[in-house]
Amino acid sequence: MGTSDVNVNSSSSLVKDFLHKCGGVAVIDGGFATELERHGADLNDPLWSAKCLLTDPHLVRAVHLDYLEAGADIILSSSYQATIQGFKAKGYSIEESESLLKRSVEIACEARDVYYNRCCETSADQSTDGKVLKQRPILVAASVGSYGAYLADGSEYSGEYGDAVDLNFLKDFHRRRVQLLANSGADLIAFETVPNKLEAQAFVELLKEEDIKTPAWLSFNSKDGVNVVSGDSLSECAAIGESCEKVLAVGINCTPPRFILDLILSIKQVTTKPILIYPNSGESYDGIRKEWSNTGVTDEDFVPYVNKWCEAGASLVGGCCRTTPNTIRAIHKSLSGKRTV
Ligand code: MET
Ligand SMILES: [Zn+2]
Repeated sequence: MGTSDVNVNSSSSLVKDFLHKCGGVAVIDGGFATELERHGADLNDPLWSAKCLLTDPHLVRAVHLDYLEAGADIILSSSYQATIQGFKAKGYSIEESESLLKRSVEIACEARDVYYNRCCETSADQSTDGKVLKQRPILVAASVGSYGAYLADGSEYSGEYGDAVDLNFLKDFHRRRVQLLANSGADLIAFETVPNKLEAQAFVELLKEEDIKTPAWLSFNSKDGVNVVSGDSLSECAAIGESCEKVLAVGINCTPPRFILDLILSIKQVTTKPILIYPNSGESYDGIRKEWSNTGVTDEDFVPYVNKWCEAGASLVGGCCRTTPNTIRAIHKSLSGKRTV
């Protein structure tokens, strides 16, 4: 063990310890960008949710707070599609871009502070309008979306980046952002909607190369319930997470609920780390038209399956695009009997 491993070891049990304090299962927040949109934000922009960092940081904080009050134990920052390259394309300087990235985590931390104050101000016998106002451990995760998310052309749902994009390209693309977010005050880094094996490899190599002290999770998306969206093997992708001591949990997000059970069973074959799942509502996203089709069958009401997913091995559960604080409230409620605290 080198000296650089000391801090990692002290944070290597962060998620397991947290789960223990949460009574075995933790609730992740729900769709963030789509919730901003439900509040009227226009995110038809290459920056998507990160546009709100510029135009409406109060709404960003309010949505975080809504998720905490709905019972989320982990909230993800608004940095999913925030990149230095993306801000630069809008005319922001490197310094401005870097401070916007950090700001996304600060806003999430501010929401947590406001939440804790509200918990203190509310006595047990006060009516809380169905809000969960309970002093409890809460983690802030810095969201890192894929290169495809930055491209804003829907390729985070195909994982097809073309031959010119290799491992070094992806590492260099993400390097500075990951360094910054790791030092932003976040408790962990959430690599999410990872569409292929190459990018998973890039993330774990970056964690090592840059000696990142903040632990991470690695979350893939699937559109067939078998492989990740690029067609790469989910087992191989999850095994990449398993091989890295800085990755504390592995799982699936932004994937239709009907695929989740099989995906959990497949991940379980290759990891002993906690498994996280936060499905979308089951609607499909048209990356070119930049809209969700709410036609056809949706799985919006997936909450009844949450306990089954936990029985199958998931221990961190939430929602992704088009799920709302109501979804998270229902997940919180359905898990309350299951938790041991
Ligand atoms: C396309 S998946 C988006 C994930 C991000 N955490 C969000 O909810 O906005
Ligand atoms: Zn999503």
